[in-house]
Amino acid sequence: MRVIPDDIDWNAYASDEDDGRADVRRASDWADAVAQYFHGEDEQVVGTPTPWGKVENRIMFRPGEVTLWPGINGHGKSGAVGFVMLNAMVSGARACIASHEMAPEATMSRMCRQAAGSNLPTIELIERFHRWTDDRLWLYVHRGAVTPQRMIAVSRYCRKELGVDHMVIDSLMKCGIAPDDYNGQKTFVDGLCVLARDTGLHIHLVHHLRKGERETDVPDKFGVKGAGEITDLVDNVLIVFRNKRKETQLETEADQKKREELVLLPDSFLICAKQRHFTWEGKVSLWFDKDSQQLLEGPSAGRRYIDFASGAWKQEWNR
Ligand SMILES: Nc1ncnc2c1ncn2[C@@H]1O[C@H](COP(=O)(O)OP(=O)(O)OP(=O)(O)O)[C@@H](O)[C@H]1O
Repeated sequence: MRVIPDDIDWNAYASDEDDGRADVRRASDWADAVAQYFHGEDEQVVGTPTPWGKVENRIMFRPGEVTLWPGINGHGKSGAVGFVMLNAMVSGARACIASHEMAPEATMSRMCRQAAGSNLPTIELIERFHRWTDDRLWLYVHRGAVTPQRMIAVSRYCRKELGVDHMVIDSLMKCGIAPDDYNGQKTFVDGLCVLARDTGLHIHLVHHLRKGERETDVPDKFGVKGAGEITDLVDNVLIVFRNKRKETQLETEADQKKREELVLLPDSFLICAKQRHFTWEGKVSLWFDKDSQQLLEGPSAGRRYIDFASGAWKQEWNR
């Protein structure tokens, strides 16, 4: 893992110095892309997959897009995005995480647990994990208030200078825009979409979701806080929803048979509420493994760990 130095001349990256001439091109330049659009089914598969095989290519993190990750406080947004980033690195991508809500050591500790598949990685494993993340993962650690312009500049720098494929901004409300400044939110998200589209970077934007009347009410994209345009502008919306009803029922249920049934219910759902360039929308059921902080694709899927020698996930029982 590398930390991005904060003494870079960010003004140089705040706006694109290009005068726009390069953006005016002959319409025929798109002939190949149009042929792909009509005849190239495989083209849909482009992008980084999720960590869950059962999702197949129904959700992919395609270059040039922005994914919004809304969720109620404490529902596991940061943990889910961190796990998705680990998997992206396993798939050969580079990532940068700008977390304004968590200390860098907390971010890395959770990712280390997820990578090790255990609640207490050994010192040796911690070292190997951090070495493995070199040239794969960067953290943007900024002390004090960050501005929307700075976040755009950092994202552009990451793409241009470090070849980063996935930029995580955690979260929108920590980017120096007031909760009621809808115009500011719209301008910022629009800026992120333009940057992603122009550079091929995929931006993951973590955001908050209004709690319904009850925390157990399944949310939808209309609960996204702030400007309505945020959802309109981004390409994908993936809501992270924790099954609090299951947790409460497990706390009070004494009947052993019923408890066994309850355990089989999902702990979390990833609700795909929008995909601009792919038709699938729906709910992915996930099971939370507390020790490893991994979200698993089935109640008996078993944890995995990253084998740093091969850089691939391995199933725990092979260990
Ligand atoms: N089913 C579950 N899914 C995800 N996290 C869970 C689950 N059950 C318990 N947790 C715990 O919930 C905590 C919150 O996780 P996380 O920080 O990812 O949430 P968040 O939505 O990003 O929170 P915040 O809104 O406060 O930033 C973690 O400590 C995690 O271990």
